[in-house]
Amino acid sequence: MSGVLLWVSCGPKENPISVGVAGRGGKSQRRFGLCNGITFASFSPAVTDPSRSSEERVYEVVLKQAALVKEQNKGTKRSLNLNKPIEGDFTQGDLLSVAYDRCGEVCAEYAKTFYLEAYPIRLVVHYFFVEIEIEIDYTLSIEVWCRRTDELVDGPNASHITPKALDRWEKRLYDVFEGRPYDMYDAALSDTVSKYPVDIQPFKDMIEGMRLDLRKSRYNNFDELYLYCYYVAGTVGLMSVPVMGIAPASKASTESIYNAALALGIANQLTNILRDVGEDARRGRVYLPQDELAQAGLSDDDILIGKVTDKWRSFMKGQIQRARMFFDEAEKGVSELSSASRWPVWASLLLYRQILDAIEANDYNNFTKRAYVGKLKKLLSLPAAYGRALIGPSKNLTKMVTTK
Ligand SMILES: CC(C)=CCC/C(C)=C/CC/C(C)=C/CC/C(C)=C/COP(=O)(O)OP(=O)(O)O
Repeated sequence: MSGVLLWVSCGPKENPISVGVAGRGGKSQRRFGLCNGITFASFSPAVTDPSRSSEERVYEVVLKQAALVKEQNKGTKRSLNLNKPIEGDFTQGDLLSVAYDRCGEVCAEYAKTFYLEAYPIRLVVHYFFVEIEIEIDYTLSIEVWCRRTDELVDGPNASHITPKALDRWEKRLYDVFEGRPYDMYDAALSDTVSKYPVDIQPFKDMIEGMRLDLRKSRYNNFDELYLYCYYVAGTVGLMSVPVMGIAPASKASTESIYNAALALGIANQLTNILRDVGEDARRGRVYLPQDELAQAGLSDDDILIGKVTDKWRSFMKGQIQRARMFFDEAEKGVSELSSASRWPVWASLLLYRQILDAIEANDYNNFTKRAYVGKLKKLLSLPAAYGRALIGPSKNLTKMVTTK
């Protein structure tokens, strides 16, 4: 066996849910055993297995990104060559500083859960705890690219978006990675990806998620849903960590930290899905695993009717438990991040996780009630997040399953 598995799979005893996996060693076979209602999986290498699960396929991206980070740590750096001029009268230094400022403005425009809490905290951290001068926040260029990508299928022009437009967006992405930005925001991203060991794959995969959203409105099982969640949110975790950085004192393997980042993206997206069930159904979309709905005696019609029944409550309990397991997995990696990144990440994790509590507090009515975390709770989470952020990398490696 090449690696004990990370975690995975859960569900209330009466409605166990197989969540899936992430293991080491790429092609692998899974063995499941049930223990107290929680399924644990372990891996063993397989010769060739064409029908690999989504988790196994996604884990290959994790390994690829981790390998790139290790390579860059050895000193192989890319350099930015803005070989296509951008409109305006700027030197390259000015241009980048203006570009990052604009990225900050765009993120402020979108400001909801993540920006609102994370960005001011980052500023506070920079001002009072790390440095007096505000550093450029390089993750902003990534966030803006993700927002723009999402806007293609979710924004005001979404009805005109075709797979061809996404192909053009992908071509542009290659240009950005090769130092040929089309505009300011691209220039900031070109700069970021030239400075940090960010792999293009998660970006391509996010575009793939948008393609999927155009053609698919139902998910047969959790394996399909997991892949979607990776595409649209897990990718963000993989894009961010190379920029946020890992604490120099961390003894955890790079792979395990990227895995935790992936888990946070998945947890956030699952939470989003559970919060927006009614809203999505009214747009003709059901992002819940159809086989699990059927097992619970539920169908799309029940969701459209939108009546909270005991069947629905029990089904939702299982879904919430699974999302929490992904948050648990993510938590193991936060302390391994660089000190300046830990607070915002803890803050967003604790805040987003509370949306699950809010769904419970709404008696699982996610058809007509939007679960949200009130301002006071949000405020109280900040010192809690700060307290956790003070704890740096664990000396005890048993907490992280994989080792360097
Ligand atoms: C845990 C470790 C090691 C690192 C952290 C790595 C990161 C930053 C992971 C987070 C990934 C992330 C932010 C994914 C996006 C998920 C998501 C569902 C975003 C939805 O954003 P909005 O649409 O603005 O949400 P609201 O509608 O709730 O405001």
